[in-house]
Amino acid sequence: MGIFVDSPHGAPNHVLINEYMPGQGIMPHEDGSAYYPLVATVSLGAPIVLDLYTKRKSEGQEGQDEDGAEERRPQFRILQERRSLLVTTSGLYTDFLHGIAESTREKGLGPESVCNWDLLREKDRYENGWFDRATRISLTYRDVIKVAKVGNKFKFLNGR
Ligand SMILES: O=C(O)CCC(=O)C(=O)O
Ligand SMILES: [Fe+2]
Repeated sequence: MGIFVDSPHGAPNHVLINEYMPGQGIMPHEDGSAYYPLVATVSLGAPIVLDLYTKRKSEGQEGQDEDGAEERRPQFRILQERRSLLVTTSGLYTDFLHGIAESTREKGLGPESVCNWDLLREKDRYENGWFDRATRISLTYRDVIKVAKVGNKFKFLNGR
């Protein structure tokens, strides 16, 4: 697809595999400056909703939120279907936090609340406004900007 052509290595050099059982999620966070600001996420197995929150002024580089970002209402909700690809870049990467709620059921789904509603392939599965979570696996492809040289790694190991 060539989406990484402008990234430092011209391709992803890192893939993270996460598994979410029903009830599991990930706290709102940002992925930070160690990566080129482009993430390609493949979802497998089951759909899940990704919540996007605007960053507060108090939220620094780390994206840690002392007063509980998970309590806030998300600015955008993206329904990630199984076998879908989500590309996150630019302002959405740098100015928003993303997270997945620790719930067993996704609720309140519809064209008003889900920003990619018109792009869904299995819309009939969500038309009633909810679905129960099932095990979902995600593959997140990124370009790590600074990759340690092997020589430096050996130096570090010898120094211990
Ligand atoms: O599984 C996902 O879709 C998101 C994972 C994530 O945000 C991360 O690993 O930084
Ligand atoms: Fe993330």
